[in-house]
Amino acid sequence: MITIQYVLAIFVLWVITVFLQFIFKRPGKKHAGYYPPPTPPTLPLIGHLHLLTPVAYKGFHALNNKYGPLLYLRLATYPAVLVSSAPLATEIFKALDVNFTSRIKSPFEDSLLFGSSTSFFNAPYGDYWKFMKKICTKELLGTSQMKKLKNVRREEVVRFLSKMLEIGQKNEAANVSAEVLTLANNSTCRMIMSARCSGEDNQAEKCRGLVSESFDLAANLALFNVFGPLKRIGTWYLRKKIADVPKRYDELFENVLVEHEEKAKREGPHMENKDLMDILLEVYHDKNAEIRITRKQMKTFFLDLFTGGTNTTSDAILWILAELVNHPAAFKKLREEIDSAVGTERLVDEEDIPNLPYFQACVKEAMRLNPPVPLFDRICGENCKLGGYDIPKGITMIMNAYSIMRDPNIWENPNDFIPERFLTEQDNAKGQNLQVYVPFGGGRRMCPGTNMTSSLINCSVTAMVQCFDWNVLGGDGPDGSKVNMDSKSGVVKTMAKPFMAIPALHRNLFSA
Ligand code: HEM
Repeated sequence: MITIQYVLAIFVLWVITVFLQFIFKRPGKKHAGYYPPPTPPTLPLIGHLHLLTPVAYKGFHALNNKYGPLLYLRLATYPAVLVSSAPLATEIFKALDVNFTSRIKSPFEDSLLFGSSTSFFNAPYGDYWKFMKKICTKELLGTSQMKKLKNVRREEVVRFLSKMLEIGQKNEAANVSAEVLTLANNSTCRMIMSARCSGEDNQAEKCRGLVSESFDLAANLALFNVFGPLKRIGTWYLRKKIADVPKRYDELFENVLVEHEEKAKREGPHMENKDLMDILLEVYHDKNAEIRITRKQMKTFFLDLFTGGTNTTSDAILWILAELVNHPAAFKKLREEIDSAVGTERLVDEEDIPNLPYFQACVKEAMRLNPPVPLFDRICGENCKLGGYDIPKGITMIMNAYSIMRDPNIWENPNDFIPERFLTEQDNAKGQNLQVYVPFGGGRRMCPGTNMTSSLINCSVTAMVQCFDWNVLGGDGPDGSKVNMDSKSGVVKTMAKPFMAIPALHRNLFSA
């Protein structure tokens, strides 16, 4: 008993000491004429934490509306710069990109599977990142590889449509959110490693569960990180998960890698229907590769692809469909465009997309209003000036894509769904040569998954519009027929409530 009290007393003393050190720490000397960005009023210890809201990007958006587009914030012990306007985003992605090429360090220690030395997402700007980015854009996620995987996507979309038909015929409500997530998960798993949520082993479902656990673990560790000294307590508190999740992930992926290696041996160098894992394994075994990647790096890279690609794509599809359902005139116009360009006998093919400008405009507009990743981060690599203010080396920069794409100086009626704005050439931003459309980020660290996402969005959303009317249940509006557009709390833009609807068959273009 005495020992416990003693340990507790030592612990409390330690916490107090660290906080006192923090309060009385003198800020580093800045040179004369140092001109930092404006900052909202702070509170002792917590800094600006009290200004954050559960839906993080909305809280930041409100701060920017009140105090300006470039702000210095202190989130407890964590200093950051918040960027929220299109001209500032343009300055960063064009003139200053070289200064903002790395992200914040992974909250996982290097010794863990997801540590910052093995992750591609968090990799510092250097040889490994450059090598993998080249492989991503040229081979793994490039247009030609995505074209080869077209049938995989089509099969998964048809599976989704058939399920909707079955539910609709019973006049039951489909949980569209859950079904779209399964569609995105199955398609991603099949494209990456030829696995789907079926069969005895159900690797895709295991993978989805592990990815989501890893994501939660990373988010919890990141939260403890903000409180500086509390990071160690967080690591201790989460120690079981920290040991367990990476181990299970490692085992699952080792099995899948071994299966792929055995298949490569059996089928030889002319193997057909390669998935992304087959391609990366060739790089891994290539003795002459520019960089020899490790097995650990390869596994973490797949985790990056799953975390980066599954929920984001399913959120994007859901927000696009929701905007269309909530704007029946746009839905009707889109269906008419498809009928006239493609006919009424077959599903839209991915090759038809260039002939569907209104569809492309609807997708862009829905993603502008509902970016699935509204916030992303970079680290400032060198002291520099942004918007005329001094930005110190090492500070975290948070970009709010949600605010940037609702900048009222760029977009007329920024909060309204108006796909037509993307059909006109009088886009004021184009005249100013501004980078204003950033759902996938920008500059060197821009998302490499745009081809993969767009190809699934294209074949799924067009099919949903061609084949069904979506009768929303329990939604907003006097008769509950509008999809509720609220977002869950957190840092990503996910629907707060599941999108429930009875799918009423309009035209069956998918079953014989
Ligand atoms: C709607 C779908 C998606 C959205 C909205 C999205 C959004 C983003 C954003 C905002 C970033 C940060 C960019 C920056 O810092 O400038 C990012 C990075 C990344 N995304 Fe995506 N993404 C999507 C789909 C995907 C897919 C399908 C994959 C791969 C399968 C993927 C893999 C990645 C990776 C690996 C990075 C890190 C890139 C780097 O640091 O160089 N994403 N994504």
